[in-house]
Amino acid sequence: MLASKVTKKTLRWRFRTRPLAFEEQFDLLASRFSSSFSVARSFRADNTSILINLSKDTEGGAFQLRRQMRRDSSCNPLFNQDHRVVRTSIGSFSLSNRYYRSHGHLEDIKDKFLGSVPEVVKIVEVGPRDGLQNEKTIIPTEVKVELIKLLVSSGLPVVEATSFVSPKWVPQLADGKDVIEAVRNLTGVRLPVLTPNLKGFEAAVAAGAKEVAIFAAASESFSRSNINCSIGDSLSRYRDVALAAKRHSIPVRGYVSCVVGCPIEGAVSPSKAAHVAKELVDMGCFEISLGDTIGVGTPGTVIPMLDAVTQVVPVERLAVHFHDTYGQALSNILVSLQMGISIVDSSVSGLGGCPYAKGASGNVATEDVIYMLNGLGVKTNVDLRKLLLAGDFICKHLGRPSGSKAAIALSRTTATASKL
Ligand SMILES: CC(C)(COP(=O)([O-])OP(=O)([O-])OC[C@H]1O[C@@H](n2cnc3c(N)ncnc32)[C@H](O)[C@@H]1OP(=O)([O-])[O-])[C@@H](O)C(=O)NCCC(=O)NCCSC(=O)C[C@@](C)(O)CC(=O)[O-]
Repeated sequence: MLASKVTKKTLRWRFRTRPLAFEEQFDLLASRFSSSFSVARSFRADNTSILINLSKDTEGGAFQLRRQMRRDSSCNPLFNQDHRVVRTSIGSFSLSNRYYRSHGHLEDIKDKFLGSVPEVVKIVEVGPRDGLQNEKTIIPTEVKVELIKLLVSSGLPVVEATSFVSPKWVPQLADGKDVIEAVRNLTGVRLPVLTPNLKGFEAAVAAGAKEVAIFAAASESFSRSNINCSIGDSLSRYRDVALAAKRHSIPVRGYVSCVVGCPIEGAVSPSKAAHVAKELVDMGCFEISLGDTIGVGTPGTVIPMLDAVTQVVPVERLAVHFHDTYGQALSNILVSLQMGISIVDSSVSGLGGCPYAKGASGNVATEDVIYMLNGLGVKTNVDLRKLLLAGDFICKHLGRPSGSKAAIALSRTTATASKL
């Protein structure tokens, strides 16, 4: 016979429907469980869930308690029972995309408060390139390849795979050829690579790249420190790349770095960003990504910059690329969406930083962007659960915690969920 002991559990209930008042919710839960457990305490977790502490004099320990809880929960239609547990090295967590979708209520008032936020946003994942390029320790090619495969399997439509730049300048991505050869046959995804000149373009095409990206800057000083030439010279180099790409029917994406601020020059005027963006479009880039390379932008500087750029480049061809140095990236993304942008660059686990922009932190974390977009009811086709696995994989390899707040929070939820 098993010895009697008191088992305590914390249970997180997520509401299936719009939340009831906290007191009503607590009363409902207390009545639901009172026949089997003593309800020790409960408290509000957020406006979609409630935490409830239960204790029970058990003979079978936690397992029996868990089964009892599941039985009790299964007959309550108020709560979301679509409970999936994902186990990773940073813990396990339970989530369903359903939890993060907006309720009909938001749909009704979205236009009024959010302006023209698009229904669908394309995420351009830059983790394997922008995210890893700054890592000091060389990451094995097979780890990069596995990361790309995990990202692709999460449903991301574009994963920037690597660069064909000088290995003296960016040693971490010296294996670009091997990476592309290993992933070039992946289907259902575009895998652009960075090419700074014709040499890089030719090497990329020879390795099997089917899309390239060229990268100019809105700041002279940054252009010189990043690619060792003036903005004007870089644009004429890129014209050669764009012409060669046209001959090979290879789409070219264009970046403009330092669209609001430069690590050397400080503030950058919107007209400079607009000028370079227009040059890149005129030479044939199908899409222009506007980079706040050092993450200094706020909605106060991003709005005028976008206003200037959208006057010369159609908004549907613009992407935003925010680093999160000052924690402004999500706000900047939200205002960009409100201004009609529907393409967002981000990096799994917030990896990254430009080796030629000292002090800049990583890109906005893809998990955080997806979490926000799910909350807004904006479609991305990205499965957050699978994305978390990709983030977990690379963080484990790098031996440090995720830079994504959503990923960390979801792994903590796990700590609670795993007690169930
Ligand atoms: C542009 C260069 C090459 C000029 O570098 P350079 O030294 O002026 O070029 P060079 O033509 O004198 O060549 C020097 C050496 O590099 C070689 N080389 C030349 N080109 C290539 C190539 N494509 N692939 C491989 N090797 C190359 C070339 O063959 C030569 O080799 P050596 O004769 O000394 O043995 C160099 O400055 C460079 O590679 N810069 C890349 C810097 C970089 O990748 N920065 C990070 C990406 S940008 C970024 O992160 C911002 C972004 C896009 O994310 C958006 C944002 O956040 O704002």
